[in-house]
Amino acid sequence: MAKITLDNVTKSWGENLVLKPLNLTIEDGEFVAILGPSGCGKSTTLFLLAGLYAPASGAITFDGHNVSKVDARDRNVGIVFQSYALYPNLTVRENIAFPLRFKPVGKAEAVRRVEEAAALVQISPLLDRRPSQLSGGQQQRVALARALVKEPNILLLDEPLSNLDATLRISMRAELKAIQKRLGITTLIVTHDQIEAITMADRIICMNNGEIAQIGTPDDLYRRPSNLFVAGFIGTPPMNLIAGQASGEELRLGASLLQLTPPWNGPVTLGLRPEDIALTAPAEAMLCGEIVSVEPMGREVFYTVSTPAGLIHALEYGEAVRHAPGSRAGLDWNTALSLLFDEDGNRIPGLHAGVSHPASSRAGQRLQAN
Ligand SMILES: Nc1ncnc2c1ncn2[C@@H]1O[C@H](COP(=O)(O)OP(=O)(O)OP(=O)(O)O)[C@@H](O)[C@H]1O
Repeated sequence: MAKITLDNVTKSWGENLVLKPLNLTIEDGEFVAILGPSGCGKSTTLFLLAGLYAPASGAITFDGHNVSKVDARDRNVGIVFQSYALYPNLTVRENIAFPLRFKPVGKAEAVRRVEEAAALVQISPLLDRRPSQLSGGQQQRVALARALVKEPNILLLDEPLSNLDATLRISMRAELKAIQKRLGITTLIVTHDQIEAITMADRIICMNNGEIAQIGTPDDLYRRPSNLFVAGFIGTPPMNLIAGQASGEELRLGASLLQLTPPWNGPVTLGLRPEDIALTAPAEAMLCGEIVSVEPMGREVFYTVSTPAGLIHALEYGEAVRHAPGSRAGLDWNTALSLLFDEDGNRIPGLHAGVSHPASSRAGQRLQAN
């Protein structure tokens, strides 16, 4: 098992700098997801760790040893590709055993390791089949067993679940996580599926445009996004992001005023998660609007409300549709759950906006609502 560091690692294709200097540390035994939109550099980062690409500059270390120039075969890294890349003419047993050809492993030891890896991913009865005789999920397990048979220090997974159907993906998520914890192997998974990242990983590296937008626990990224990119990228349905102007203790959103604590000045963006917004009676609320769409989604109802500050989405748990399209509703939230971002898009820690009390503050006056 290994601790990984990247120290100012970059990667270019010709003139195109696709990875800006990356700095990060992954602890021994951690399960880390690299999450981000298409083309942001996730696979490139993984392939640099695997040794399939060489960095343009910077250093990659495994347990303190600089491996930047070490050949992929000598890094003791197991990798599972999105395509599985199994050899069609070899049996499952031969596919799993394949990486051992390059290792000084005796025949009896090779047999033991193949059977152990197959048992771990629950494909022991399939060892004599060929890949074409397996389902997608079974092929994925073979690819995982093949990556594990080397007893690698690091496991790299490049969108390993993306070819599976939704039900199988959910069960494989849990299984992969359990295998990772059982082996205690330092693991990186590349995914553009945030549910996958949030459910499996100890920490998430959220990338954007060749840079790290934020590294943190799933809860950090969800509740304390560092910037507008992460705030907008994490969460389905996405966070409401509403442009406003802060002036002392007041936050002006369109034609409405909210109370800001502590005071702040300048352009800001208010971030509110749809599930943190409660729909209330208009008279009691600071922000009001007209409900323009109501979408029952099974366990919750998704409302879109047209307000003076723009369209705002609210998610109410429970099956009951409590508001009709065309009706007016107030929007309320727990002030502590509101987030504010400065004009550079960075979150301002400790700054919140919410409903104030008309009796105690001028900012509490509802300027425009009904
Ligand atoms: N062989 C290559 N030659 C030139 N450019 C490349 C090459 N491989 C990747 N790139 C570019 O590097 C950038 C990062 O690509 P990368 O595959 O790492 O993105 P990604 O985040 O994994 O995307 P996806 O989710 O679509 O797989 C992209 O702009 C891509 O076009």
